[in-house]
Amino acid sequence: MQVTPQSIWSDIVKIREQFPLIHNITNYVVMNNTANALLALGASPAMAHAEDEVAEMVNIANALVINIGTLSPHWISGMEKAILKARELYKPIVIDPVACGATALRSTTMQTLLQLANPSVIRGNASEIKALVSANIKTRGADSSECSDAAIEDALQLAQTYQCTVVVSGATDYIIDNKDVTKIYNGHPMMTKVTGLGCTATALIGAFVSVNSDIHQAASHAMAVMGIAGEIAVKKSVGPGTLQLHFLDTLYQLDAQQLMNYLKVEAV
Ligand SMILES: Nc1ncnc2c1ncn2[C@@H]1O[C@H](COP(=O)(O)OP(=O)(O)OP(=O)(O)O)[C@@H](O)[C@H]1O
Ligand SMILES: Cc1ncsc1CCO
Ligand SMILES: [Mg+2]
Repeated sequence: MQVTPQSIWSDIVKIREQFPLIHNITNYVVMNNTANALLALGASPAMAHAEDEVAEMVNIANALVINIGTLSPHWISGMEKAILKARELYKPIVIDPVACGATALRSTTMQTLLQLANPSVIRGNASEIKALVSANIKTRGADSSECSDAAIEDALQLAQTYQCTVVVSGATDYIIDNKDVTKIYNGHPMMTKVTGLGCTATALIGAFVSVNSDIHQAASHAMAVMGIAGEIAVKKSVGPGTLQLHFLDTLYQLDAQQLMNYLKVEAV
C-alpha cells in the first residue's frame, strides 16, 4: 500500500466520475459546510437524520458517515438504525467522535455506536481518540488539547479493538491500523480556526472509502487532500472567513500537479 500523488489522483477521478452518495448524520454546526465540501470534491452529499428515513437513505448510499457533534435522543436512534442498515448491506461506516470525553452522553453513546458499527474508519483529534480508549480522559470540547503524536498508542489500541483504521488529525495526521502507520504532514494551523474542518475530513474519508476498498489508503488520501487543499487555500486567505471559502474553491479545482507539488507523506 502506497500513498502517492498518482494514487490520490486516481481516487479523485473515480469520485468525480462516480458521484458517490455519502449519507451523513452529522451536526448542526457543520452540516452545510460538510455537504459543500463533498460536492466540491465531486461526491454527492445527503444529510438526513430522521429515524423513519435513514435506513432507506443508507440503502441508496455508497457510504455512511456518523458524527456525534450535536446529539439528542432521536438522533441517536437514527444513527443506530442507519448503522444497522449499513452493516446489513456491507456499506462502509466512518465515525467522528466529536468532543468525546467532554460529557457522559457523548462517551456512552460513542461506545454503543462503535460496538454496533464495526466501522471502517474512526477519525478524531488527539483528545477525542484518547478519550475513546480511556474513560478517565476528559476533553474540553470539540477542539483538541493535545498534539496528534500524543494519541498514537491509543489509536493503535482502538484500531485493534475494532479491527479498523484510526485517523488522528492534527499538525501531523496519523493513519493507523494493525499493519501500517501513514503520516501526512500537509495542512496549516489556521485550519483549526475554521469550525468543523475535522468533520469535513471525516466526510471526505466517507467519499474516498466509497471508491477505494483499501481503507487505510483511502483514509490517507482523504487526509492528504484536506491538508493540501488547506495549504493552498491559506495562501489566498487573510483569516478563517476567507479560508472557509477558499478551501471549497481549492478542493473543487484540485489537480494532479498540485498533488505532486504539495504532498508530504511518510509510511512507517
Ligand atoms: N497544527 C496544524 N497544522 C496543520 N494542519 C492542521 C493542524 N491542526 C489541524 N490541522 C488540519 O486541520 C484539519 C482538521 O483537523 P482537526 O484536528 O483540527 O480536527 P477537529 O479538531 O476534529 O476539528 P473540528 O472538531 O472543528 O471539526 C485536518 O485536515 C488537519 O490535518
Ligand atoms: C463546535 C462544535 N460543537 C459541536 S459540533 C461542533 C463542530 C466542530 O466539531
Ligand atoms: Mg472534530
